[in-house]
Amino acid sequence: MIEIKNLTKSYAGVTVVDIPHLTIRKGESVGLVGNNGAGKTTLFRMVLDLIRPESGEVLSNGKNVMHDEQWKDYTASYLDEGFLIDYLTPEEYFYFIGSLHNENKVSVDEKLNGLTDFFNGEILQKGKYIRDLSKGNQCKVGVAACLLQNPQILMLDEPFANIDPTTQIRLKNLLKDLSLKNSMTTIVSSHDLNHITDVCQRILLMEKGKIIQDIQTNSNTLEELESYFSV
Ligand SMILES: Nc1ncnc2c1ncn2[C@@H]1O[C@H](COP(=O)(O)OP(=O)(O)OP(=O)(O)O)[C@@H](O)[C@H]1O
Repeated sequence: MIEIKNLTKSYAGVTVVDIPHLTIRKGESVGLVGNNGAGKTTLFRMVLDLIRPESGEVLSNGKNVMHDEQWKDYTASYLDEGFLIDYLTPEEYFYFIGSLHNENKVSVDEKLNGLTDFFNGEILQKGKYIRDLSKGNQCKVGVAACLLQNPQILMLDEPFANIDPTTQIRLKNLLKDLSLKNSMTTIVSSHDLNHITDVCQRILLMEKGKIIQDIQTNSNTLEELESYFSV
């Protein structure tokens, strides 16, 4: 579904992403782990054509994301608050996102009903603008907006970072469900090794821009990652 070939990105002469080849198949749930500055967000940004690589390409369903727009119809992502529209309320934002995907208010409301637990009573009908929500609640809005789009590919950058433990568990269950029932391809980065190994079938370990391990998650993966990061 996603294929990366000879992808490199540098800043001030320093290579921050260098991936000779990577394939992510349809329905895979992939976790991206690595210390600060490993290149996870930069990789996300190149897959989403938000920044351009020095060399190489990202193919989504065989088409280069730089030259073809089709991937935007089936890819949803939330990397940071920059993806939101600050002066809207969450409801206004959800209806706007819905309208971009030909979903009317009734259909958006139905989908939002399914996210009641995830919102934990903090998002809807609060009369607050997105800019006034806490970082964690902004993250919930961003993730929910992704889910409204019924994407085939979902990309989330550190979604567990600012949300409370209850919501972390609910998000994990949501992601597992989507991967199982909808065969959604998910790519999620996280510093939380417990969560990422719980949710993802495959873990890519990044260090200094390179994928140094590509692991099919098994009962030893958490321990292996903990031992890698504990040195
Ligand atoms: N616009 C930029 N200008 C200069 N350097 C940048 C820029 N964007 C990223 N970098 C550098 O690229 C490297 C990779 O950064 P990136 O944000 O991709 O890492 P990350 O793995 O997502 O880190 P974190 O876990 O801290 O979020 C870092 O050294 C960072 O400083």
